Amino acid sequence: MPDSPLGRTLVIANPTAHSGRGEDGARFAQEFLQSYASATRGFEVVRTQGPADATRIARGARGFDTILALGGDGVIHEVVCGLMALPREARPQLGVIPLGSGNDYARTLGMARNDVEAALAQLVRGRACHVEVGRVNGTPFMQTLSFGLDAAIALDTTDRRATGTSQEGEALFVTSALRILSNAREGFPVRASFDREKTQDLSTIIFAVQVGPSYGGGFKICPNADPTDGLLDVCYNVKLPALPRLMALLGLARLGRHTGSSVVRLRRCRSLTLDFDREPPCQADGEKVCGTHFDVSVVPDALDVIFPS
Ligand SMILES: Nc1ncnc2c1ncn2[C@@H]1O[C@H](COP(=O)(O)OP(=O)(O)OP(=O)(O)O)[C@@H](O)[C@H]1O
Repeated sequence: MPDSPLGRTLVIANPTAHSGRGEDGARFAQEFLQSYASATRGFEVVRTQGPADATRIARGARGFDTILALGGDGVIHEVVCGLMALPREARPQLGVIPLGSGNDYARTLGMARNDVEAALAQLVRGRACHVEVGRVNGTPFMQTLSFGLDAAIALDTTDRRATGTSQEGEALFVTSALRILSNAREGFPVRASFDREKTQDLSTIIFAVQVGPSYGGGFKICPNADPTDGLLDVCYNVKLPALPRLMALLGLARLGRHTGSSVVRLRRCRSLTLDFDREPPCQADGEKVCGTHFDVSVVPDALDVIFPS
């Protein structure tokens, strides 16, 4: 793309993202790219019609140089799933125009959040880096996969958003966390094997596998996770703390200060196998995942993603 920063560009926009603000965002992106003709070598803006549409559109995006995903982490996840269905050499580079309530992938990349104009300016001047993508039982995730109470919290925030709560981001996460944690009685027994090492018996209340540092709208569960290092960062509990300690840990995790606690362990891995006694709550980028057996792995250098320069 020597003559334009983004080349032939497809914007995949979720008009319903961020309580309907996605539509205004899509219009703004259209006007911005029209006015800034040298930013692209021609562009299209396509609006999604419903769940999974972004995956279908991205899978058909061979021949574009750049895909810009406009919306929250849900639509970015769907675009990543579509791109990962293409051969590596046919995958357009990915840029994100974050418009959502959590925006954890935007936090990882350092993109402006809920400010379409600022994000577009960053994308035009940005630089693409190779980033990894995680896979769970074959399904890609670009930011987070978790099991147990933290997954239950994430899924509760999704349900509450769908039923019209006015809360967003951290406030939404904390309210769900209080609700789920105060009803928590026990962990989820699991046999875990990292990188084919000896199996460990754990009882998980927290088990997060991260490409980038945060989940839940900014909780830095793996504060040093680097999406370009070809490794997954994992945070899990090795003890079952009483409720007050659990609440304190959650507070510390907002700032990534839980890492010194004797209750948790952090490590990096390339692969991970988990076998649960009973089906745990599980989410990948906020989407529910079902099952008791999970094969998790990293695909290093899976995508070229634009970072602000
Ligand atoms: N046109 C549409 N109508 C209804 N739902 C859609 C449409 N397009 C996409 N979706 C679904 O909306 C879900 C949520 O979208 P998205 O993540 O973009 O916004 P959000 O929920 O506001 O943000 P966040 O995930 O940060 O809270 C996606 O998982 C997708 O399946």
